[in-house]
Amino acid sequence: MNLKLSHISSIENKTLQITGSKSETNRLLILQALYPSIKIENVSNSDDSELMQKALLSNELIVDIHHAGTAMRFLTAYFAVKDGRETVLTGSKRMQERPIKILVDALRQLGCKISYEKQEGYPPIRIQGTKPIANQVELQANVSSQYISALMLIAGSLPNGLVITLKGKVTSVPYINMTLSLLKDVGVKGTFEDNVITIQPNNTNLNKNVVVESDWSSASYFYSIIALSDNAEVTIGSYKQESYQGDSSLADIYKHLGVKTTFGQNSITLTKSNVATKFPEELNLSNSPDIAQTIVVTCFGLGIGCYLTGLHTLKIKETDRLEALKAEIEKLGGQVTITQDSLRLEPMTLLNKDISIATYNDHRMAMAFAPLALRTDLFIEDANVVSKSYPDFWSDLKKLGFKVS
Ligand SMILES: O=C(O)C1=C[C@@H](OP(=O)(O)O)[C@@H](O)[C@H](O)C1
Ligand SMILES: C=C(OP(=O)(O)O)C(=O)O
Repeated sequence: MNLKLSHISSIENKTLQITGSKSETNRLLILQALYPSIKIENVSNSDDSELMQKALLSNELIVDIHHAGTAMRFLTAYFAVKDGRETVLTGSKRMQERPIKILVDALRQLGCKISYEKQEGYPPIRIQGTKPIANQVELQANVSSQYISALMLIAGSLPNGLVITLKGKVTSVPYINMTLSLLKDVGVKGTFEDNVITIQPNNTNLNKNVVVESDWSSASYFYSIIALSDNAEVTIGSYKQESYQGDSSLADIYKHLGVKTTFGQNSITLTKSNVATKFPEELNLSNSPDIAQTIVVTCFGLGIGCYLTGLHTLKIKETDRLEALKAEIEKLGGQVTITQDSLRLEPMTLLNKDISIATYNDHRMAMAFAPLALRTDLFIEDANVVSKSYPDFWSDLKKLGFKVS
């Protein structure tokens, strides 16, 4: 489905409800499978969370998690310790290019039995569920935090818990802290100090009710819309100031792009403010990689330059997001330079009209470019990709007065 996008009316006093965080949901679904009395509210309606639920209920040999990175990584650890179950875990063509060796090697250190079906180091993998024999593991922490969260999530259910030693510079740290916080919320104790994570065993039936906060990465597109509007206000639920999600740094980052965030009881109100302060000369996003695309496109729409660093994980996400950003912004008339872990956007005020944005099977390419419709009419190719994290995205844009056809 290709969409034509334009904007027709002003955005004043609008309200939206965004679905639960897919990161929090996918962690809690694993924990609920291990401790069945856990109850979850405000579950994400993303494809990635639906695929996770389906996979956890499946008795089939082959489990296909399509594009869902967290499902791939978390289920690898989950099935590896499910004694007696054999699983072939696979995913989309792109998932088969996203590395999993660091996690497989770590699980092998614990005595887990995993082999590769096609290419060494990549899905699909064949897992013979077993009882792990060790309770200590070491792994490289600079490629994806999801490998670490995967180990943490199963750790409490192991007879002796788990000590995880992280090597190298740790990336996407807030996601590790999110896992630790959710473990604590359901009753599994743990610490993360000096690159060592210790998770205590807990084999009692944990009976907790956890409410998922709405998804901050999804909220990023509304930050961009407000920044690119002349005068606008939108209230979005359900959010809190003390978030587990690193992407809540949006509230600070977008102050520099003219967006004021007001925290309500259970919501955020985003208002256009005309007191934008100077955008930082360098912004390191290694703690919140998923909002990089949104920020680059907002800066481009505002005609300001930016230099984003800490982007090394973007190359192994749904697509190579650095190459994809460069290609699409250059079609619109911008100028972008990328390295392995950074992106520089030159300031530029003119936007080419009626450009068709390719989305590369990446939900965030579609959603990050959509706000530019406030500046110029544009087309979004394969617009259904948004369902990976935010199936209601296009209907929510319509509520804000966008014309989506
Ligand atoms: O643990 C998680 O829920 C996630 C961790 C991040 O991945 P990396 O740790 O691979 O950067 C993030 O990009 C992804 O969307 C979700
Ligand atoms: C990178 C993402 O997801 P995952 O790694 O879970 O596929 C994302 O949602 O931006």
